Amino acid sequence: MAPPDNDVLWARSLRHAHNGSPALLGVSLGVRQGEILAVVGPRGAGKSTLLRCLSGQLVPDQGEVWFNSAPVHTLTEIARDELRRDRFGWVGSTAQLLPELTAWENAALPLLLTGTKYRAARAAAQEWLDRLDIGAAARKRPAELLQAQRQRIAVARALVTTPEVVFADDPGAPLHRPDRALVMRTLTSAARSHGITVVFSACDHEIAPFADRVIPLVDGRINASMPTQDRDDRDDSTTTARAASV
Ligand SMILES: Nc1ncnc2c1ncn2[C@@H]1O[C@H](COP(=O)(O)OP(=O)(O)OP(=O)(O)O)[C@@H](O)[C@H]1O
Repeated sequence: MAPPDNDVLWARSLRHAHNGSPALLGVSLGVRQGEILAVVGPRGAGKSTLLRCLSGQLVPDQGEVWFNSAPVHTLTEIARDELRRDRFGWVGSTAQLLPELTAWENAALPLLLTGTKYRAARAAAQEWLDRLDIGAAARKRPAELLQAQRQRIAVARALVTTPEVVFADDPGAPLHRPDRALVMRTLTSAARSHGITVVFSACDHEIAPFADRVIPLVDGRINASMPTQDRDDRDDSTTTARAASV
């Protein structure tokens, strides 16, 4: 079955277990072009597994993942690697920067690795670092930076190719509350201004204001007792029908 035309990303009945331990128990969802979607749930709810399935890092045991008209779940490993390299960006819960490189070199890495000329890669990285208010740190190495600064460099690295979708797996997890808000604000506003779709996960609902829609995930299922919320109807808690556990 092909995905609906207006969804850039679409998943149906995803099931996955790690070494026999179930992590996803039938998750279906759609993500619209340019939407910022939050998947929120407690530790172990299956958020990372879901984002890894959606981004093609992991092939689900059952179910389908579509990116536009591409059936991600049936692509070869090489095709999935290309998809992730060329069309997606990824931010993890830790920055995972290369310690020997400067901030701008880390941010430029996806461009440098795919043959962009040094000067152009440097200019693009500096632009994103500036947009994320971290431009002044461009020549510093990770060890000289605070954790929240390092995480914003990881965000710049995810955005530097201007991907179609950025996946951010609990990007504020190791940070204090104000830094978490700063990272989320810079990520979502930069993505919004460039029409980049974002799917991010988090453990707490405090991040809801940064998302257009919030999907609650518990024990590998979308929690039907907690309505998914659209930004427009969050005040009256109207349930949307765009996500369901099946
Ligand atoms: N590589 C793995 N090997 C074995 N079990 C795993 C693996 N990855 C995840 N799990 C298990 O699968 C379940 C879902 O994990 P997952 O990391 O997807 O949840 P999560 O909501 O992202 O949790 P957290 O917020 O702690 O990262 C958990 O029970 C977890 O222990």
